[in-house]
Parts: sequence; C-alpha cells; structure tokens
Amino acid sequence: MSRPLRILLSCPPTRRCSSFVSRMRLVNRLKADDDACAAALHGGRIFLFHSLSPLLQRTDRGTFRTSALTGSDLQSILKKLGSDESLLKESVLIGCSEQNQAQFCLDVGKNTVNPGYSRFWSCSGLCSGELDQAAVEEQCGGTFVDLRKAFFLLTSAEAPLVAKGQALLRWHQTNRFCSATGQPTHRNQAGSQRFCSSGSAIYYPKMSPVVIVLVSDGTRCLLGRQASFPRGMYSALAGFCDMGETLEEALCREVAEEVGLEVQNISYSSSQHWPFPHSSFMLGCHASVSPAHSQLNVDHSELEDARWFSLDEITCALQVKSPPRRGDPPVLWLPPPHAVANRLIREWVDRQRRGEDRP
Ligand SMILES: NC(=O)C1=CN([C@@H]2O[C@H](COP(=O)(O)OP(=O)(O)OC[C@H]3O[C@@H](n4cnc5c(N)ncnc54)[C@H](O)[C@@H]3O)[C@@H](O)[C@H]2O)C=CC1
Ligand SMILES: [Mg+2]
Repeated sequence: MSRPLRILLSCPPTRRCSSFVSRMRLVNRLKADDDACAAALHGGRIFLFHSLSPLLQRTDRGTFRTSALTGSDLQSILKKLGSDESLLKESVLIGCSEQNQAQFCLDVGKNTVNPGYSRFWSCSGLCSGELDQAAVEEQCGGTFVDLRKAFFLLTSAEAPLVAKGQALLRWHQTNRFCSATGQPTHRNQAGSQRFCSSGSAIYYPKMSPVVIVLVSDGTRCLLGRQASFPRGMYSALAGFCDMGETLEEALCREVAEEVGLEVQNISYSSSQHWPFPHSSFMLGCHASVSPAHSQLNVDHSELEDARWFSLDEITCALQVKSPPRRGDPPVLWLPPPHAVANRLIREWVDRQRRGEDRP
C-alpha cells in the first residue's frame, strides 16, 4: 500500500533519498538494458511461483515468509531437477531491495509462457519445461500457496512483492498474442514490455483503476458487503472507473449506483495495487453526506447489504482477530490490515476520536 502523500513529501535526510534515487535508476536501467538485466539475475533474489502460487517458507516462529533464493541458488536447483538452466531467463523483474538487490519472479508451473519454448496450456501431466511442484518444494524447503491465502500470511512488507510478481506473471501468460495482428508477442529481458513480432505494437503491464471510498455521515461510516465476501465481512464501497471518468466522477457514480446517496467533501487518502481477482489500482478516498441525506437505497444486484456503523461497532470489529466461522454468532469482520479499506476505516476512527469528523 502506498504511503500517504504527506509522508512522502516529508522524506528527510538526503542520504536516504539518494539511495532511493539510485535504486529507482537501477530498476529503470534493468528495464532498458537486456544484457544488464540478464547479468543481474545471478545475484538477484528470485520469488518462485508454481502456476501463479508463490513459494512460502514457514519460520521457526510459525509465521510465513517468501523464500530467499538467489539466481545462482536456483540455477543449482534447476540442474538437480534436470531442468534447462535457461529457465532462469524467463524471470520477470519486480524491483530492487533497499540493499540494491534486483528482485525477480519466475513461474515454474504449467502456465509458464516462454515464447522460445513450446509449452502448452492443454497438456496433461507435466508440460514441456514445467517442473514438478512437489520436487521444487522439497528442493527449496517451502510450499506453493494460493495467492489468496499467501497474501494474508505474509507481512505487509512482503505481501505487495508477491502480489506484484503474480500480477506480472499473469499479464505475460495472458498477453502472448498481439490483439491487433494476432501475431505472437515477445518480451524484453526485464519483462516490462511485450512486442508484437510484426513490430507494429508494444504492450505494457496493465492495471484497472478502482475507486474505494469510506463515506461518513459525521458520526457513522458506511460499509457494504457483496454476497461473495467471507462471512460477516463488510468493506468500504468500491467500483471500477469507467473510461474517460475522473476519480471524483467514478466515486460519485459508484456511491449513487450502489447505495443511492450523493456524496460531497471528497478527499484522497492513499492507493494500493490489489491483485484480486486481477490487477486493480485501488485509489482510496473519504467522502461525506449530511445526516439528513443518509437514507440508504441499496442496489441488491450489486451489494447483498450496506449499513451505517457507529464508532463503537467499528472499534469492536477492529479487535476481532480471526474471521467468524460457521456456527459462530454473527460478528462484524473488517478487511485485513493489508487492504486499503482497513486503512480508510482506521483513518476514520482516528478522526472520530479527535472529534474532526462530527457535523
Ligand atoms: N483492497 C481493498 O481494500 C478492497 C478491494 N476491493 C476490490 O475492488 C474491486 C472492485 O470492486 P467491485 O465492487 O467488485 O466493483 P464494481 O462495483 O465496479 O462491480 C464489479 C463489476 O463491474 C464490472 N466492471 C467494470 N469494469 C471492470 C473491470 N475493469 N474489471 C472487472 N470488472 C469490471 C463487472 O461487471 C463487475 O462484475 C474488486 O476487484 C475488489 O477485489 C474491494 C473492496 C476492498
Ligand atoms: Mg462495488
């Protein structure tokens, strides 16, 4: 999740800023220079995936972390597994750590796409170039975990890295052909672009902009739930931006469509890349309605339910540590700390406690 703008603007010592600048320039160079990127792979850190599920390791404390494989470690493992070592070159650049170590992701499962190799979506058993999941897990001392689970098992520092890695891998796997010519596309070494083989188009990884808003009436905040949400979970209202809309227009439209309210006092909070179900760019905002105009008219084709919640109800819900299970009494369950919705809710609670939001 991005930091709020005010924190970025107060970025203090020049040393910290200059190391940030050098990291950003390194990533930019690796995107532009195929040879430099291929060379960076050996000392780089590789986040492994199998059919889009990231590899996690359990720590001594019973928590989870991503596995810390370098490109050289991985090459030895690939050799042991009888795989072509050039598989490493299929890695896609994610970014660069604070220690200036380049970070990559690599999918060694069925969905891996390499324009130079013949891998097939429909093959049964192991496809050409695909590695056996259990064999990789054994060699690496970890387990491939579905991203929907992995995202919430990891710390808030690591979760965005695997989310970004999976989003990039998915984009490569689903953009193998040019939509203008139907010709195969090829990637640069970093995986930051794909080119139509006819030379007529360049494609870049895409995200869909989504506005997410916590509406307040001064003493209560508005949360809704879709039928597909886990039991008891309510979240801030969200919706995809339409082509040509501003953020503010999308926000007003979504709230009007979903709950029949007209909001005002829109303010931006922070943003987040959200990998579910595909790549969304979540733009988190606050907005308000006057208590006299807070009557809800819920569109049940979009939301199962939407309600106003008091500060006490939200404060209690923030204490709930695990989702309610079948048979438990009904309890309000809020999006987890990794989600921008959680940040919006906590910001609202802080403002309520400071008395800033009251009419
Ligand atoms: N990180 C967070 O805190 C939260 C994230 N979200 C995410 O926000 C996203 C949007 O929220 P919804 O209420 O589902 O959106 P929504 O209210 O716009 O409804 C979804 C519908 O919009 C249509 N749609 C229009 N453009 C689309 C596009 N580019 N991609 C997919 N569908 C599109 C589809 O018909 C889809 O069924 C969801 O993917 C959800 O995972 C939602 C709540 C919290
Ligand atoms: Mg919605």
